[in-house]
Amino acid sequence: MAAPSAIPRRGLFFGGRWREPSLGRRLPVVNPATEATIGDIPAATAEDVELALSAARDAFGRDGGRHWSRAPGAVRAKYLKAIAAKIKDKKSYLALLETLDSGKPLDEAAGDMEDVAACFEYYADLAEALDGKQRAPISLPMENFESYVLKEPIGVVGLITPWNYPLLMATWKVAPALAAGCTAVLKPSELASLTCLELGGICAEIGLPPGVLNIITGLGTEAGAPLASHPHVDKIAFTGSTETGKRIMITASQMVKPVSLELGGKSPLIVFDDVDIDKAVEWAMFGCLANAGQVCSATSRLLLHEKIAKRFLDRLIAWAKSIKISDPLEEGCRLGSVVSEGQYQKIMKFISTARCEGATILYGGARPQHLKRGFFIEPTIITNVSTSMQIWREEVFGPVICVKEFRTEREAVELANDTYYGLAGAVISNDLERCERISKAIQSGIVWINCSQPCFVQAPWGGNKRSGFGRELGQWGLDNYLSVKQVTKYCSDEPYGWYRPPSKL
Ligand SMILES: NC(=O)c1ccc[n+]([C@@H]2O[C@H](COP(=O)([O-])OP(=O)(O)OC[C@H]3O[C@@H](n4cnc5c(N)ncnc54)[C@H](O)[C@@H]3O)[C@@H](O)[C@H]2O)c1
Ligand SMILES: C[N+](C)(C)CC=O
Repeated sequence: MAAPSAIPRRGLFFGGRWREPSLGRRLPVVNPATEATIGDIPAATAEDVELALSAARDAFGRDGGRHWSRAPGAVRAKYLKAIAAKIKDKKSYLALLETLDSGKPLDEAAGDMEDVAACFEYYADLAEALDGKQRAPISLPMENFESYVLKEPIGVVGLITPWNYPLLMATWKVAPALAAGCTAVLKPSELASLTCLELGGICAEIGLPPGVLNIITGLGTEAGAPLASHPHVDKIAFTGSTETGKRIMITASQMVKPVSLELGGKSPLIVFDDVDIDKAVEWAMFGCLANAGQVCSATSRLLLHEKIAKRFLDRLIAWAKSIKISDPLEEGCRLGSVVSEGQYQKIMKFISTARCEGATILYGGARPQHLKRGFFIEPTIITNVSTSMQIWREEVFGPVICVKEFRTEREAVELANDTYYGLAGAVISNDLERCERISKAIQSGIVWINCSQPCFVQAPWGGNKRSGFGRELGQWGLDNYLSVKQVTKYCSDEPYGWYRPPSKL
């Protein structure tokens, strides 16, 4: 599909319609691979948040909730399936927009759109299954009482999402929230909102009841903050940086509002000396170069057994040299641009600080010479790293791998856990018992054995430590948006008998 000369001009989406932002302001959309401005998106402010939330509240309670929040899960499932079908129909177009907006290779964007459709389908099934799980009986030790559990939608939810997988990260929240019967206001990242706005168009096309999903684009401080602090939001689900996550948690605590936080990471990949080196190198590359390393779970700390370190790094460089770095729309591109000039500068600063602190830039570290425009960065491999260096401690969110060697399994685990983050970790070894031991020892929410990064909608996703808390995907993702209510009934004909009845005289 050829790139469109201009992207669609969209408004904010709430109450089932497109609306101009209250202050009439818009933000430019820059294609990071060409640096050209290709359009703009609306910049919502507190006034728009108010209107979007009011639409969401109306939709939640409309007709006593009969059309959405209290409708059978099977009704909501029909809408989710219809959204999935539209995403599939529009897959090529949506992938193209995602690439123009974010700089990710078109093949990756197409894969993301497949995952988006699969996620809506998956939660459609869970919405249907929810009906059968209502009124689950609780076994009690007293026979004159009966108890059961209702699972009810939490209410109106605020969903705030990042730019690295724009539509996919939004879907991980929108699909389960709607499946549960919540209504939602989605605030995608100002750096990549195009496909999320298209989701608004899809909701209108399939006839989703107005106000069930509302989408406001704009800056974090102007649109995200008023959403997070609004008393009419019953829960905030946030994916983004640890710094913003902390702010959201502080705001939410003022109203004892539940939050789930999917934050940053600095994940380790441990490679032992018993492996097929080329196979392991490919996982190391995928682990930190897919999406130009702008992946929360990127295995950006590579721990190599000393016996294979030299051979491994030689092969890693050979593989890195062979990656096609190009305009992300070109066929076969495997490394596109990073998302913005700001992100480009930030990554370059990490690399120069690593150099100043005494690390060695073994490979890469600069703009690829054949690309004069666009925010492209070579795959970068950094060695001679100490555990006090910034490059070891902080999330870079770019195509930058830092490497350390280890001698023993114990040392590998200590290095792996030497981080405030706890999102993911990976181990590659032919000794599966060792892999199992290491899976238990790594302090993170996700561990990969003999691979890095595969992600399935059926399996829980989320971190520990400063990578956040709560789990998305699978049944856990649905539970994020359900409130559990106990209903207990006294079912004896006899009086309870705790107090002595007063005299009837
Ligand atoms: N754990 C995960 O599953 C996961 C997945 C993807 C990305 N991430 C993390 O996301 C980060 C990159 O994304 P980013 O740069 O968009 O993060 P970010 O924190 O800058 O922004 C995330 C979202 O929060 C909004 N925001 C910013 N300030 C806000 C405020 N004060 N109040 C409310 N909302 C505000 C932004 O507009 C955006 O929509 C990385 O740290 C990455 O690891 C985590
Ligand atoms: C969850 N994942 C890996 C798709 C994107 C994280 O940034």
